[in-house]
Amino acid sequence: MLPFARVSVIGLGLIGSSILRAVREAMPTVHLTGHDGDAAVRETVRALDLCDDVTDTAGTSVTDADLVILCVPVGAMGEVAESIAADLPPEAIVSDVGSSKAGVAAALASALPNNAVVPAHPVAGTERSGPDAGFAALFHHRWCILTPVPGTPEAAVLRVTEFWKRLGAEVETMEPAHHDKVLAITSHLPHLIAYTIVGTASDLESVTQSEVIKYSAGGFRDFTRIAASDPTMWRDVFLTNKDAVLEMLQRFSEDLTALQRAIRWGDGDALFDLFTRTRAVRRSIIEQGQDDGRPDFGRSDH
Ligand SMILES: NC(=O)c1ccc[n+]([C@@H]2O[C@H](COP(=O)([O-])OP(=O)(O)OC[C@H]3O[C@@H](n4cnc5c(N)ncnc54)[C@H](O)[C@@H]3O)[C@@H](O)[C@H]2O)c1
Ligand SMILES: O=C(O)C(=O)C[C@]1(C(=O)O)C=C[C@@H](O)C=C1
Repeated sequence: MLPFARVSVIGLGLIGSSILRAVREAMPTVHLTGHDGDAAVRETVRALDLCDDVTDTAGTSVTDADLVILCVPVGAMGEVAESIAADLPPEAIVSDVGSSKAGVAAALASALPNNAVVPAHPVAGTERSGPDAGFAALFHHRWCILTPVPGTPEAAVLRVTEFWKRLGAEVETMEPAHHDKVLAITSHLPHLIAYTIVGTASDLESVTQSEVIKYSAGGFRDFTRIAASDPTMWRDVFLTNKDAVLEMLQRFSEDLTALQRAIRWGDGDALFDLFTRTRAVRRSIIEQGQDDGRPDFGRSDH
């Protein structure tokens, strides 16, 4: 039996439109409704025929839903939850896809005290945004982390688990604060580093008369892919996961200082040992089948 019959998606960009496409493919009888705050996005989703109904307000999108998924930037989750509260059927389960979880889980629970709330984070994405960027296979063999809060009915967690499994994801459950610590090091800090490197290089560009772009090597090009990620989304992630990101940044700065010292004093053994350890990390990711096989920037058609 299908976990849900009528699904409403609010926020129809990369992730929201990928969910619509994936549901159409995996559960074609599910009735899909969508809403986006941007009229141009609503028009695109209508033209692409990604769902049965695209509504002009968030409230009208949820009136018949048994699952509502909020796919807006994390800073907008609370206000969107408040805007649907009056129209939401009491039996509807509300979920989201936000990249940080503690603040979002608290905001959803407080805005929607009469509904089961099952916050979620599909750990899958790209640097692109908008409904044209979505694709149905985005979640295949990727983790989706659920962060239920105390009081979330187990039956609701099981139904949302089944929903994501049908979209091809592997599902794990975690405390929201623990999720935020783990993702601070595996996702948020790497983005911060990429934004910094590309920002520094672009400041240098005026000094080197465009040589940074002209001679950009593979390593730098890989960073530019990450640094092209959506500014609104990432502003909100850093503002909502402030404590965990600052803690990981402190650790990172200390390790960077140690590396700086090793270079200054010609400590080749320290450099060799670290690079050997990090190569082993990459190899174990590939052995566990977690490498998504994304072609690197230089060889792909980006
Ligand atoms: N991009 C990724 O790699 C990725 C991966 C996993 C999770 N996420 C999370 O998914 C969510 C959406 O990210 P995305 O990459 O799809 O972004 P996106 O920019 O492609 O889409 C977001 C959409 O939300 C709409 N929106 C913004 N505020 C709104 C509001 N108040 N009411 C209605 N619509 C509104 C925008 O118009 C836009 O179409 C974010 O919370 C992000 O943290 C992103
Ligand atoms: O592959 C990418 O482009 C991503 O940045 C995806 C990525 C990640 O860090 O892995 C980014 C944010 C999400 O919340 C989940 C996935």
